[in-house]
Amino acid sequence: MSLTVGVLALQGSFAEHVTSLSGLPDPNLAVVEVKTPASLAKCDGLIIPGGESTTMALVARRWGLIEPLREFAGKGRPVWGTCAGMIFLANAAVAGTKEGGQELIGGLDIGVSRNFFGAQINSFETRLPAPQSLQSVQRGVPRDNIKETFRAIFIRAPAVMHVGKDVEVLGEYKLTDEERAEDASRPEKVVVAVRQGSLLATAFHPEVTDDRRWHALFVDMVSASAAKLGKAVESADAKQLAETDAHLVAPKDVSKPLPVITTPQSPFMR
Ligand SMILES: NC(=O)CC[C@H](N)C(=O)O
Repeated sequence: MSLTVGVLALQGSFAEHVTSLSGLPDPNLAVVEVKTPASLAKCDGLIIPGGESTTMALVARRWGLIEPLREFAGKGRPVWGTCAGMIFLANAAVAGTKEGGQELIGGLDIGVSRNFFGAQINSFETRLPAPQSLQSVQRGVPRDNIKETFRAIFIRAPAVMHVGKDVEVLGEYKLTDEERAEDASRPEKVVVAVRQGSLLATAFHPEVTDDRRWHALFVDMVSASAAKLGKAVESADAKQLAETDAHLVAPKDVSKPLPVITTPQSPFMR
């Protein structure tokens, strides 16, 4: 069965996800950039990339995508949020929220601390134990030679501070003594990857590594849900519509300019 996986292409590291998905050895997978409700409706699953969650929410509101995104996830179509995408999917941002709050899609029963791991300069890389579901992923995906762990790259990353009872924890990060010494109230460990039914979220960025297992795991979730819910549309139709999307520019609304971003520039803040 052909599948269409969309990548929300409003802001952030969407191009890297498109490249990762396109690298999966699956001839029946169509990958599309999503900027409008019309092209979202053609997708069987969606990735919300990393970037800056408050900006992403503002742009999504401007494109009329907030409600369609909630409906899409609410129907049980799989959604995977990485980093800012994880924040966007959370039911609550419990720390580090913008003054006046920020709009979330919600649905995932977690509370996140938005910038738990600090600023851009505190970005880091580590290896974490691979959950069983990642180790058993098939699809002949490229990965590095260590199966039991995976490369986890944290860029201005959030952490999950609370998980609801239906949330499966897929990854945890144990804080170093040094990290804990900075602030005595810091926990020994935090959750950095979760799954709740058709929703997947990771605080790190698999799309900037060449290990494709997280993408393969997500495509497996999309495949299972399309078998249950039916396919959204023929992949060729979705691809055609998304090609139109890819060339759209954000609607102008001079009365509400986008905020100036004051955090340091990075490839994830285009
Ligand atoms: N790399 C990222 O996606 C960073 C997310 C950022 N902490 C936010 O609030 O959106």
